[in-house]
Amino acid sequence: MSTTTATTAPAAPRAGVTPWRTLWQQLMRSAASEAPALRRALFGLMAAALLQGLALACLLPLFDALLPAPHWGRAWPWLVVWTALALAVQVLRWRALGFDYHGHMATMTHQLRTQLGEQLRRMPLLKLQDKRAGEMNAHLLGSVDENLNYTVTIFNFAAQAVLTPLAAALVLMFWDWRLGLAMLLVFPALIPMYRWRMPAFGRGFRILAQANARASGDILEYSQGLPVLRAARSEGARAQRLQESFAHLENVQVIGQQKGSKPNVIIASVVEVGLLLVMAAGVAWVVQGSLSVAVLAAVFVMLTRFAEPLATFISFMSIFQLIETALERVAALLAIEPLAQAMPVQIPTRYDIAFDGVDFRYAQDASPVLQGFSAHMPAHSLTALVGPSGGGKTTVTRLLMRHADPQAGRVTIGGVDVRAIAPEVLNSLVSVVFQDVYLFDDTVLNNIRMARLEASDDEVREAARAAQCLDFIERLPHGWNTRIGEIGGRLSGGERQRISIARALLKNAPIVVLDEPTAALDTESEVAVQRAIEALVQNKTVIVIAHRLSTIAGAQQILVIDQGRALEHGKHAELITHHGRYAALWKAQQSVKQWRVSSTST
Ligand SMILES: Nc1ncnc2c1ncn2[C@@H]1O[C@H](COP(=O)(O)OP(=O)(O)OP(=O)(O)O)[C@@H](O)[C@H]1O
Repeated sequence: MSTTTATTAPAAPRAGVTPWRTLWQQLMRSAASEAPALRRALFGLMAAALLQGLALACLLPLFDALLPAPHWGRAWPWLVVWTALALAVQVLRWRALGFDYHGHMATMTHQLRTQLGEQLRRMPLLKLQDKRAGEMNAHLLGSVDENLNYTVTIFNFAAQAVLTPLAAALVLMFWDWRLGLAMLLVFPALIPMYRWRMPAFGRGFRILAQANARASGDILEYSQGLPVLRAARSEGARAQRLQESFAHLENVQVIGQQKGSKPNVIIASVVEVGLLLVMAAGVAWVVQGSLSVAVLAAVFVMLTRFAEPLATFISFMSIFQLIETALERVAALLAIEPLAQAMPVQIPTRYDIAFDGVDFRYAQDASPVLQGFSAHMPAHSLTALVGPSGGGKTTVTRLLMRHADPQAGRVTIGGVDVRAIAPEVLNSLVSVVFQDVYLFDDTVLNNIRMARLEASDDEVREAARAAQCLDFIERLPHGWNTRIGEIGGRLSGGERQRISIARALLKNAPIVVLDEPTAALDTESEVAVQRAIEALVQNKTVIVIAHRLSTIAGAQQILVIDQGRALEHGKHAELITHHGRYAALWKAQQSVKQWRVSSTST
């Protein structure tokens, strides 16, 4: 089987600016059931920021009442209004930030993780196989936990940096339109400047996110593949690749920081200079006599008060971008549609399989893998798929299991198009035994039981016995309750294979796909696995992918697949006398002495 090792090239970073509306929608979609609470929290923070601006604007009448001669009667009502507004600000902010400390954020990220996990279950397997495990991990945990968690905090900074001065400046317009207008020009200038820098920021962050995901994938692949690398004595070379991946990450970070901090300093300086100009103009107008000292003093205090949130916001602007990138990645993952369910939903009652004029290509612009492929695999019989590597054998089984849909033609089980079979029913109809067996870090018992969760212990044991697993399971330190993680790589290839067959036996699906399960085993293991397979395939519709023709010489039907077409089909003896492709393959294998004398009838 050609396992899918292709790592998709990272999507080209998008240069455009994501509109606020889209971001808001993405955020609300990510928040799912917490969306109303999040909306309330964010609106609460906006209202708090605006009220804070109004509270600061109270300084204008207050200073007016105190300067040049203090007038208590005019001052105290504004003191009261200021206090009331300040209290309202605190209440609103506490309530809004409660989104975090009341656990809504934790619920939101938990739900999002669950939703993404569910999406992994629903998305076409082919799309999932295109992503490396480490990259997926970086997407899931990185995007959700490391980035989205700070949404409310960062939003709070942003609201205080932009909305508070905006509200104060609007009030100031009534006192002195020149100063008010100048302030209105300086603070909201932050937004266009930020949006202007966004494409570069965004590019940097997307490249950084991709570099992180790539490094994450490389680390996982390196650690998991270490035994193979050591055996091939190429761990050094691979480590070199890992180093290159780290170096790339460092490079991207350095460039990102340069590209990110420089504009940050520029934006901060522009705003600071703008504020100084406002102050200078105010002083000039006071000297000229067109502005009162009281208004200027109030504006001075206000500007000083605005400076801190502004600085905080500018230094956190990059986190804002991280959140945007995370939202985009989550949205992209959630946007992958599951394969459409054809109606009406049907359940097959027979288990013969037919491929009818199937055309398939993995991507729109890729060359076709199957072209007009037609074949019939009778029920309760064994069909072997043989042919040169890359001919399309694995693809045929993938289409049967509906990892993807063909572009033309149809695949049927018992005459029912697989597109009309509900996914969980289709899963229950087909068992697969791969060459590489995946065992989970759970007990041996549970690793077998996962094929049918409701199976009793006795049923699991019976499946294990039929799959020739009893001898080695009973030798394990805690027998059936030994955790796979505990024994690490102590199970041999044949033993792992037999666990996988025990799973398939327990599942007892009417169709069994065997993808070269014995190809990598030594003769002794192969005999045991072969016996287990014999128990598994009784009365089933079986498809075997085989390279060593001697292992399938006894098949009821042999299908030769080359360049996406079924070239020949028949029994071994018929195909040999036919002197076609199969006969040539057989001869070639014999001549290089790669055949096994003891051909077993699977
Ligand atoms: N996920 C994938 N994305 C793109 N192309 C793929 C993918 N999987 C397989 N292919 C391509 O499709 C063609 C058929 O592959 P397939 O794995 O079906 O052949 P095969 O006959 O099973 O080969 P082998 O005997 O080596 O396992 C090959 O050219 C392969 O490169």
